[in-house]
Amino acid sequence: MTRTDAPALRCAGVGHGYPVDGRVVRVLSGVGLTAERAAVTALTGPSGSGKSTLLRILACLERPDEGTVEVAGTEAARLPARRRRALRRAHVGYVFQDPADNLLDYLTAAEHLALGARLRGAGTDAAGARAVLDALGLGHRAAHRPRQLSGGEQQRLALAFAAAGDSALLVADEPTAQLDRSATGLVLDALRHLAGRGHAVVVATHDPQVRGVADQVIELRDGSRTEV
Ligand SMILES: Nc1ncnc2c1ncn2[C@@H]1O[C@H](COP(=O)(O)OP(=O)(O)OP(=O)(O)O)[C@@H](O)[C@H]1O
Repeated sequence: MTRTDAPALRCAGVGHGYPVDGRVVRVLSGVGLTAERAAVTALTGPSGSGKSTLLRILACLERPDEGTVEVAGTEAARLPARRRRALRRAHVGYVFQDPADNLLDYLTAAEHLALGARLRGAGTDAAGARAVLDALGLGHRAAHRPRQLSGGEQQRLALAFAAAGDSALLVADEPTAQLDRSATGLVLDALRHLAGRGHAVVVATHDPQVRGVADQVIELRDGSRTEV
């Protein structure tokens, strides 16, 4: 059962490995964290430390070999694939690094938000969607399709799409990696705005600018948490 008083995300003892040349290479070990609604969590660490693997597990895109992952109060790691997918659709929005991977060519910005809400089973709230686009500096882009937007605008729309329908958890994997400093600043404003609306925002990043807006910084080294 999904509990609304539970943290948006809590994981404990998460371990994971990948098969390589007939043996399993362990890439995560004993990772635990909590991400509350209305807070930004930055996940940092050197290349290969396991950030993307952990994000996919937290977003219920991948099942961990060990440990628990609780999303909005529901244990996800051992759910059958179909129920895990339903949990993800109801509560999790995911933003990839490459703007081109996050949006649908044939939908306008406003249509993305309507689709996002529908996929989550929420009612269409055109005024609310409009307010989010305005707050993210995309009000004048409501009728535009992704190819008419800059990379930074696409990432802000991707965040709004991922948040549509009031997802508990917004997960973004290096969302500013392909952006310049000023576009990055606007994406960070968007992350803070969405956290302010009550989403738990979890971002993997190498970017010190992103760390600067985080309420909590979690560092991975060789697949385990280190103190920062
Ligand atoms: N599907 C896979 N099969 C085998 N090994 C994998 C797979 N996905 C990731 N790995 C390995 O797991 C380790 C962690 O990778 P991951 O992408 O999670 O790290 P990361 O911290 O996100 O790195 P980066 O900052 O470079 O994106 C790496 O050694 C990577 O090569």
